[in-house]
Amino acid sequence: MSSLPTIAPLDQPELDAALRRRMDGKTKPLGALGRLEALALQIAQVLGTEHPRLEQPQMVVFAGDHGLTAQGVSAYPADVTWQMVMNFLAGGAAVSVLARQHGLSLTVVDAGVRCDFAPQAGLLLRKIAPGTADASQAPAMTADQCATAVEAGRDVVRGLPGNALLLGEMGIGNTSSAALLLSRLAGLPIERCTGRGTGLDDAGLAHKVRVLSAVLQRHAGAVEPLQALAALGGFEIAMMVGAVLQAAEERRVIVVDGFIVCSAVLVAHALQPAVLQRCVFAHRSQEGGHPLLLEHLGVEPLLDLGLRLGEGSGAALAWPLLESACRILNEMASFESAGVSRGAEA
Ligand SMILES: Cc1cc2ncn([C@H]3O[C@H](COP(=O)(O)O)[C@@H](O)[C@H]3O)c2cc1C
Ligand SMILES: O=C(O)c1cccnc1
Repeated sequence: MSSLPTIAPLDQPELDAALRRRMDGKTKPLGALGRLEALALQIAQVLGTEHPRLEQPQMVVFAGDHGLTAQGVSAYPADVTWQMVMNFLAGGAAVSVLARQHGLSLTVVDAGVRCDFAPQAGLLLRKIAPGTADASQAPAMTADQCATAVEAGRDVVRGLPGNALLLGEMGIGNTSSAALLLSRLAGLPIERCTGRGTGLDDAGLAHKVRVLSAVLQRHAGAVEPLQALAALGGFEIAMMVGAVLQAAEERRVIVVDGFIVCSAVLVAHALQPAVLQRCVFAHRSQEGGHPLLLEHLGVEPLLDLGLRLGEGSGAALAWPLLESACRILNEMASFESAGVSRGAEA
């Protein structure tokens, strides 16, 4: 098993200064393109060029089942996980539609779904086990399984073309894992981290909080990021941790979807803080803990559309903003080239 990569902070002051000059020289009042300007600069910094071009964007949806669903933490049955994998592959899910619209190549990864899928185009079979153990009874994954999943996530990214990775997930019960990871790694009370997921009512939410509190107590000693990841689980989350680390090492732009993908970034960030510079946060999900998680990381997402779906849907919706940001930097005229007079502020 190879060790985890070390992600060095991006340190390229000359490029940063050149980019700022280029952006400020465009035919607009200073700063008038708001956060699109920061987005353009971030993409250029990740790709290490004044002329960033996003190439062959890859949407990768990691899917896994959760043993904790036996405790009634989701409003939907666990079978929905494999059924939705089929739906992704058939092109009928929200992320399938949005990926098609935006020209994103879509790959689904079986990280640990309770179903033996036939090999087919668009599906990577990387199952570690048919779902995690019930985390209320045992660690969701053994340390070995967890390390294998992280490595498999790295390997998935190694095999992808392009310079942009959009992450999505599918796994009934995985808002529970995300809430548990947030509570443990950010030190926040589980009540504040827990949301309704697929749509629990008040009684269902109260039950979920009770189950998750007990899980945290059972795994009180799992405080290190990888220990917490193994105990609290999600094969799809563990693979996304590996995917984030690998994409960061390769200097791909990483587009982060909602609460669950963000929980993988939380773990990757705890291991290698500089991954954050490579991450674009697509949207603020309606799911209970997501605003807290974004706040913990100190990041501001691009969109706030009241989504609570996952799959990578928010990442796909944010994608055209990244494309626009690059076009602004590459195609917009400067005051000099267009013969437009500068104002006093410049
Ligand atoms: C039909 C359907 C499609 C979905 N697509 C994503 N999710 C989302 O819901 C799940 C998490 O919520 P919880 O923790 O409450 O189970 C994940 O699979 C997530 O991607 C879906 C859920 C359903 C029901
Ligand atoms: O924000 C998410 O990723 C999310 C929210 C609810 C359900 N599934 C996913």
